[in-house]
Amino acid sequence: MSAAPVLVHPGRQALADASAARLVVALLDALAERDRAHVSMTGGSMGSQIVRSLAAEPARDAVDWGRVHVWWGDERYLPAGDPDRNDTQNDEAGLASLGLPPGNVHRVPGPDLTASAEDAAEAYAAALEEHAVDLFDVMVLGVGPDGHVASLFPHHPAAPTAGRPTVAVHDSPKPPPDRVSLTRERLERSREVWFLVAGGDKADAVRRGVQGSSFAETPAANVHGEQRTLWLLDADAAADLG
Ligand SMILES: O=C(O)[C@H](O)[C@@H](O)[C@H](O)[C@H](O)COP(=O)(O)O
Repeated sequence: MSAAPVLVHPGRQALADASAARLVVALLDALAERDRAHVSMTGGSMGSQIVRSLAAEPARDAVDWGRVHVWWGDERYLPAGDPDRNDTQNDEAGLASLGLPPGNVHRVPGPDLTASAEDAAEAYAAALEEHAVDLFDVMVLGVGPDGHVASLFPHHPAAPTAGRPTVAVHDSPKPPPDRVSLTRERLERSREVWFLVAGGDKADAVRRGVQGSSFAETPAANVHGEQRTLWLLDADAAADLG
């Protein structure tokens, strides 16, 4: 597999704005070929930053949002509307302003709707099945300073889970402790994987991700799109790439 392209942007805002514009074009291209497009969003600071930029992107109105389905690569196992949920943070960043039909926004159920994170993982897997999501068109992922993506953390017992699309994660090193994540194989069932990374605290994880590292050590180094994988960075996150 050829090395993933690395695109460095001058700063966090430029990264978010350019990535939002890139996402608009990716969705337009997907909808030109298929009746629906599926995008998986992420939590964390960049996950909300790209949504803010998307909401402000003039070209967003060219997208038929009624044919776009939004998912998340992971979710914190918290009640609907909890401020620490990824979908809540994305909502507050402007997701609701895009005009997505509520039925196109696929939220991982929390403890208010399920008995356990395991049940929530099963429900999310069932939703993927019900909507016949073979490939995500774009899988947007943040990367942690330790090299985690979604809620797949280095050396965590849940990270290598295989043979299923979702997994419950407990004792997460990044709070909150209980989460639901797409598994590595489900993350890779994507035409394109985009790593959206800003900040010098990520520079070492980005170096390992781009230059290679074991999955156990650096999950981000081992998640690839079927057609393309992009590292979308600000200058600080790219600082260790030489
Ligand atoms: O639930 C989460 O915490 C996120 O999905 C997580 O995978 C996030 O994307 C990374 O930790 C990067 O987060 P930052 O961009 O805030 O560093």
